[in-house]
Amino acid sequence: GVGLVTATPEQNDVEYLSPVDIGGQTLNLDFDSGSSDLWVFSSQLSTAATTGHTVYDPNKSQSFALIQGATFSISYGDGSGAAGNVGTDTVNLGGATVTKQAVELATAVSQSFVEDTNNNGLLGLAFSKLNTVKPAQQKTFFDNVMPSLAEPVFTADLKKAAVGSYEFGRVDAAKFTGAMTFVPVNTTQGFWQFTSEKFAVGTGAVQTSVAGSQAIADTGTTLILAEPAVARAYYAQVPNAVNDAQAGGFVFPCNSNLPDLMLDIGGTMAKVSGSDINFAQVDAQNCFGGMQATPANLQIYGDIFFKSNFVAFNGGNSSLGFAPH
Ligand SMILES: NCc1ccc(-c2ccco2)nc1
Repeated sequence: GVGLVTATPEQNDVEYLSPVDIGGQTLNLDFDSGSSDLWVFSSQLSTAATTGHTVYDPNKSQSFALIQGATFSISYGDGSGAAGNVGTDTVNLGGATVTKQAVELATAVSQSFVEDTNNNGLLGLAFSKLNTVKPAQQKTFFDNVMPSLAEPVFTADLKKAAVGSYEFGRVDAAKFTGAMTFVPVNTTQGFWQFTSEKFAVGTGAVQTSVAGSQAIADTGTTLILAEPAVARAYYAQVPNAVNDAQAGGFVFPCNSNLPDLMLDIGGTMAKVSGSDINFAQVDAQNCFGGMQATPANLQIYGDIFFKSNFVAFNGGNSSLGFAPH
């Protein structure tokens, strides 16, 4: 259908990359529902920064137009970031097209982006109020394309070590099982944010971590970053799990039989498969948990959550739908 693109995982499902056509040039971008800038590796970057990357060259696009004096500068929770100037061009993903989409051209990127040669930029899908372009803030691709879509939605169908998809304009019932639950989203901070205060470990009792605790649905974050109470209670049920400062969080024997994790999304429990919480090997015996404690007071439900849950982002009524897949 119109607006359907693949989402291909990198090694260890660290991030997912999707092909986007910008002024006739195709770049693989990381669709990020936790931010609101569409920025790309550009021909203005140093050779050192672009080696191994596909770059967007505005001079090779007939439909590019510079926005005089506009700049962007963004930094992410993992300490990475990018900055540069801004223009508009035709952006087409899987047939869903915006003719004058703000495209932010990096003139500087952090080392972690330089080293991630599969990643040629980010396509932000949070709310436009988080966009960093100055002096005039710009709209996200989703905000711009929404009026032309059959339904004002996009969906994320991310899989463990397999190619999934993002789709704009419809919720494909063939992509999930059972009923889809929709919950209202609090857009105040510009995220796809909802209340998530309850959890359960395996078939254990549902308990409250922190009354009123909030979470965001973030396809641009690899792991689930949950309340410390959730992480402590979960790993207490995993023999020989330890919180290892050197590894950067909870680790456990790779052959552990991990319990499922239940998290509430606006009051309805969603399941995260225990097998998805075995994220990556860190040494001969131990593996790193796909759910870790967040240092902040906002939980981040990243790709590990999406591997068990098909998610629909409804920009028409600011709601989030989720269902097992
Ligand atoms: N949560 C936004 C985000 C996404 C990707 C990245 C990243 C860093 C290096 C490669 O990718 N950083 C932050």
